[in-house]
Amino acid sequence: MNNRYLKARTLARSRHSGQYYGDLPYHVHLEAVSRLATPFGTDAMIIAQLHDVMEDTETTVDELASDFGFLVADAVNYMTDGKLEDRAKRKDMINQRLSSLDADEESARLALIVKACDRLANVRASKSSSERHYDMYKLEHASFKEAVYRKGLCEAIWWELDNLIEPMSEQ
Ligand SMILES: Nc1nc2c(ncn2[C@@H]2O[C@H](COP(=O)(O)OP(=O)(O)O)[C@@H](OP(=O)(O)OP(=O)(O)O)[C@H]2O)c(=O)[nH]1
Repeated sequence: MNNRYLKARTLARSRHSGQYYGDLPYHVHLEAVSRLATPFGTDAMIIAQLHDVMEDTETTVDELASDFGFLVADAVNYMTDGKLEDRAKRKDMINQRLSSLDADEESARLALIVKACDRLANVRASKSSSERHYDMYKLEHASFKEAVYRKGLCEAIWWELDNLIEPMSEQ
């Protein structure tokens, strides 16, 4: 495996240690996002491992820039929620930022891809084990898609996401 990727995974595991995704260690979620990001290349996988490290730990954008370069640091920064308590307000804020990103900029393109991978990992997990989260993602889907979807960026991820959120009605 690529050295930069291993370094990102090691850093993410150490910074998120003691944090949980439900009953599971947090890195289980990071691995799930990183697996979904694999077809998009090593930088996408690195960003997947680090996508919550600024939001949920003391890690700073400067530290990421010095360890992994500006491409990775900027992408993780774009994906990082603000500190607002209220989820709806927090999501409004980040959706505004994500909708303003120009996918011709490489760090923005990768942030939009990994954000979709993150949501798919969350929806997959919630569909089988957390009705509360699944209902929340269903409610958020239209605004999330409006902010994050860009034609041709990662259609297979969006195809599965749309199908999990809006299952075809029984024939
Ligand atoms: N145990 C469990 N945990 C889940 C599941 N789906 C999502 N999560 C995690 O729970 C977070 C949402 O936690 P909540 O307490 O419901 O809402 P909050 O955002 O107000 O904290 C998700 O963050 P997020 O803001 O939606 O995404 P992210 O961008 O932070 O990853 C994700 O990390 C699931 O099926 N099972």
